[in-house]
Amino acid sequence: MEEKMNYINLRRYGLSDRFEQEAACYEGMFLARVSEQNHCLYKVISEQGELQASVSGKLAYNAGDSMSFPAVGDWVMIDRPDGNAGNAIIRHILKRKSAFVRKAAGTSNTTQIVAANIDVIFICMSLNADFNLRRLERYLSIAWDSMATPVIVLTKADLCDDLQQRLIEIASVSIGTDVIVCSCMEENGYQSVNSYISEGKTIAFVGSSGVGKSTLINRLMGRDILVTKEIRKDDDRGRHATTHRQLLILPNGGIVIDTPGMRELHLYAGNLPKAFEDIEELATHCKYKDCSHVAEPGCAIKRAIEAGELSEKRFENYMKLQKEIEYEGLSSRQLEQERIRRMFGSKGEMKRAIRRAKNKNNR
Ligand SMILES: Nc1nc2c(ncn2[C@@H]2O[C@H](COP(=O)(O)OP(=O)(O)OP(=O)(O)O)[C@@H](O)[C@H]2O)c(=O)[nH]1
Ligand SMILES: [Zn+2]
Repeated sequence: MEEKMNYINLRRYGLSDRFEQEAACYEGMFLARVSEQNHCLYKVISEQGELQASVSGKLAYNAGDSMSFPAVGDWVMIDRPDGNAGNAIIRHILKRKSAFVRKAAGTSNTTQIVAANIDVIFICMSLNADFNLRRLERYLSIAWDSMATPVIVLTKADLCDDLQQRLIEIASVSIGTDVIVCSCMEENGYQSVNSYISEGKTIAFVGSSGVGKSTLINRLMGRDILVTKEIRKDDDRGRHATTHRQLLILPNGGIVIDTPGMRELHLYAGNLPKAFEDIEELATHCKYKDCSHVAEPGCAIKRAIEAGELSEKRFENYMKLQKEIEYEGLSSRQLEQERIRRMFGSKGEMKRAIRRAKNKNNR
């Protein structure tokens, strides 16, 4: 069979100067982006097209934990298979600019990367049944921890008759995050989402089941590529037999990562200081540095709650999430340092980041 060379421009898959420069350090290897993962079998997109791939023995051997394995969205250095036989071999993972982490299945306290190098994360919440500020706080803390930029997407606007009230409620928990409203019932109901997506930007959607993520992605794609709820109900399997792609290119040039792991994203190591900036700020005004905000005199948080400036529910959720994170051991120093190690290129940057974290802990 004649070999067809379809040269793929990796910029379309989100390649930026930063990754290209890092890739140049690995002579003789090829750059590729992970587009699919099924246990230890991967698919990667290289300039030569999509290839099956597996990790090298050395990478697996040196991997201290599952964070050291590639995930969908990762940029990796590969050796290509000889001729048409065999898999490509993934030898290195390039430094991630963002990563979603979760506790691995089972009882062990290990973590795993769900997806990497996402620029914008759309946190989807419906304006009817799914509306829940505490859940939104949870997702925001995960998003801030990942280093991707969160945008709140309120879906099913057509089913809400008190949008203004909802927006006021959202504003109280979404400091520093844009909020957009959409509906699949309107012709241009997703225009607002599109304006956050541009060529080469990698995006993902998280949110509870049924809030309309698939509907949204189908609209952005301009065709029904994902199976939505009512189609599933019909059990019309034949029509949608194609397997679900974990990495999609949108007509406007954006790249969607939609892995099972992202769909199941709940609570991993969240970034509470960022998601609850207002509370952390208040706490600096407590009389005692180690105030537990329970019964101490001069507690600025208690004062704010009494004055109606801070919602008691929000504060309770903050305390609850903090406990969960401590309990799961996910915000342990070990994980934090691992995260820093992966996120920051140079040693100097890493040292500065660790110093900042230390100062914060000693405050
Ligand atoms: N009224 C209304 N219904 C919507 C809207 N968007 C989605 N739906 C409906 O909500 C249901 C669930 O939508 P999906 O897109 O399958 O939800 P999902 O978030 O992808 O769900 P999972 O695949 O389980 O994660 C479907 O019946 C959609 O038709 C909307 O803007 N308005
Ligand atoms: Zn206090």
